[in-house]
Amino acid sequence: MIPVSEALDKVLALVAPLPAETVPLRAGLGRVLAAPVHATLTQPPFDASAMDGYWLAAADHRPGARLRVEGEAAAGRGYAGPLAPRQAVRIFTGAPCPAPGGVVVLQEDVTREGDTITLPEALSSSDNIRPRGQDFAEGMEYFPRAPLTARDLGLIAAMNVATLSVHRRPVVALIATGDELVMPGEAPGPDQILSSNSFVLAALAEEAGAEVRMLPIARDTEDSLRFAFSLAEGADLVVTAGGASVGEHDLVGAVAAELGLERAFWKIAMRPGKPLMAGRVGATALLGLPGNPVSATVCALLFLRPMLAKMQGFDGRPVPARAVLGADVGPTGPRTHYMRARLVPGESLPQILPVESQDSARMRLLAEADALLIRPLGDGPRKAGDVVEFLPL
Ligand SMILES: Nc1nc2c(c(=O)[nH]1)N[C@H]1C(S)=C(S)[C@@H](COP(=O)(O)OP(=O)(O)OC[C@H]3O[C@@H](n4cnc5c(N)ncnc54)[C@H](O)[C@@H]3O)O[C@H]1N2
Ligand code: MOO
Repeated sequence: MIPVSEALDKVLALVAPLPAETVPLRAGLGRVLAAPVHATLTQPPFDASAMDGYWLAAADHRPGARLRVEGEAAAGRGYAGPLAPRQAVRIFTGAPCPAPGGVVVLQEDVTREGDTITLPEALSSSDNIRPRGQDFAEGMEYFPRAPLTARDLGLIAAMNVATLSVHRRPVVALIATGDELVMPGEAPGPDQILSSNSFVLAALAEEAGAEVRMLPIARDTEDSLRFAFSLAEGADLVVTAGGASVGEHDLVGAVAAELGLERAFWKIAMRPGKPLMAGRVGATALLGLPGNPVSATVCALLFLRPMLAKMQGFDGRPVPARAVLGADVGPTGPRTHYMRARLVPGESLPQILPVESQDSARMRLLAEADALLIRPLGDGPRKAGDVVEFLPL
């Protein structure tokens, strides 16, 4: 059994960032840039009014001044006519200012009679103008090392960049194994259960940017597993679930070995998830998850997600947060224990409470949890009030 941190280093060493492809901006959500984008214009491209009102030269900005309204500047249609002293321009939010060195006075602060406006006695100190280049200048580089968010896409659009160079999505072939498994919607026999792993793992991988090939359930025979592996051909990463342990029906390791598996490790000092296996078959990485649904899910969060992140060019290693224990907990054994837990708001840190049972088959408790409380291996008992680390779910 190797420690979790060493296992993480080893699974990350099995994968590398995937090559770049070009996608339209509209397809960029959640993708990861493979190269920086550069602004092709300055934003705003001109001094722009930030308010609806009247533009006037700074020299005319005097309490009670009376000015003649000479023309109009709207967003998308500036005022290009001549301007003399004591002349103002009706201006709207987003419109280019008619000349440098002016001020915009809010329409609600002036009195207008015909084409004449009178400024208030108390003038605002703000010029209500967004200067050219206030947000960014032409050539500005932007290169977030994380999946693009809606806000990123808004900024990149404002930079007038219409296509993106992003890392190709990892293709994940997902193989659930077990004679006992049927798919949701089928009628399970008396000895059968549903393949929940297929769904939680596919969803987790897709959330993390992968394209998932959900392969047919492999039965507990070498032939069935060989067939499933043959369907995984061409994937960047094969993820199996189940059949990883030591029973006679746990065949994943044997069949993968026959296909040329270079094993990086098997079994880690982690609870749940002890029988995790990882390696490489040719150019394809293999992650062999335990069958217990909670174990498979926790291993996917801790190992599959960071692997998919690295394949897309960013660091997705889980970052623990801190909380205060809401109840006493006992000592841990020889494995780091990721306890399903609930968070409740606390004073400075949230309070964390392990759920009633840590059985690795109880999906309901995992679904209802909102954190994994990290109990380091060999840790002694802890008291309510101790500060501990957790991974948010
Ligand atoms: N003698 C030992 N027995 C076990 C050990 C051990 O060290 N010595 N380890 C235990 C631990 S810890 C785990 S975790 C499990 C892992 O077993 P496998 O990876 O071989 O998984 P299976 O035996 O195939 O299944 C375990 C459990 O999970 C259910 N399962 C499997 N696949 C799915 C799926 N797709 N969806 C929902 N549920 C699934 C399966 O029916 C079993 O109940 O081994 C322990 N045993
Ligand atoms: O490691 Mo198993 O995952 O304890 O149930």
